[in-house]
Amino acid sequence: MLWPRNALENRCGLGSGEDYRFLLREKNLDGSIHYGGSLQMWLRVTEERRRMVERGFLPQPAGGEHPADLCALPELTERALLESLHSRFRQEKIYTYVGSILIVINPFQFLPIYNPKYVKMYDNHALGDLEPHIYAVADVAYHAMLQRRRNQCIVISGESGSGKTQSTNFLIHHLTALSQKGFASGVEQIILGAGPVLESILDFGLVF
Ligand SMILES: Nc1ncnc2c1ncn2[C@@H]1O[C@H](COP(=O)(O)OP(=O)(O)OP(=O)(O)O)[C@@H](O)[C@H]1O
Repeated sequence: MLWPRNALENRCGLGSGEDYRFLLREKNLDGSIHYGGSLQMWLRVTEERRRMVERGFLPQPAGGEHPADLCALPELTERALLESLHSRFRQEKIYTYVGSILIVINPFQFLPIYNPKYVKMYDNHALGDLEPHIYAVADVAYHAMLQRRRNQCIVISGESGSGKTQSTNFLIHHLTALSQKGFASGVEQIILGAGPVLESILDFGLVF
């Protein structure tokens, strides 16, 4: 049995999850086709998934693209999640949503995505309208606070060196930019200045 030439040539261009398969079929006397047990199951699942995508219950799998929200992955396995995060990271997309949760992968390098253009771009948009960004999270919290007149809380968690302090600074930067709308009042510097003091108090508290 040989792979068709064009299948071999196009193979490396395929996205993750896509591949060519051989289907071994057996024709019954009445002309119907018989598939083997596990193959039959695979075909049923594939067909079911295709119908779900057609009806809009499952997202359209984009060829080789990794969704901005991991909930949109057609297959939720650890491997698929990590592959998605890895591919996005390779495209310098350090932010990815899982619903309303934002995953950040520390790039350990400067990325030009925190300038005033981005502050303006993320102003007053629902989460998921634009590429995932820490500004989007700050923006949603800020507008929810204004609309619902309730305090909002953003939890930042990660291991040491993962970028919690940096993310907090970006959040504060966006929140102060939104609240001042261009009027520099020094509030951002005051809050940022309090950060190291709060962190050392926390460290002190943890030691004792
Ligand atoms: N979004 C980012 N862009 C570029 N560099 C980043 C980003 N986030 C973190 N870094 C880099 O990673 C370093 C460590 O990040 P940070 O100090 O925020 O980690 P941390 O989680 O607060 O660590 P710790 O818990 O030990 O205080 C930063 O000094 C910075 O160089």
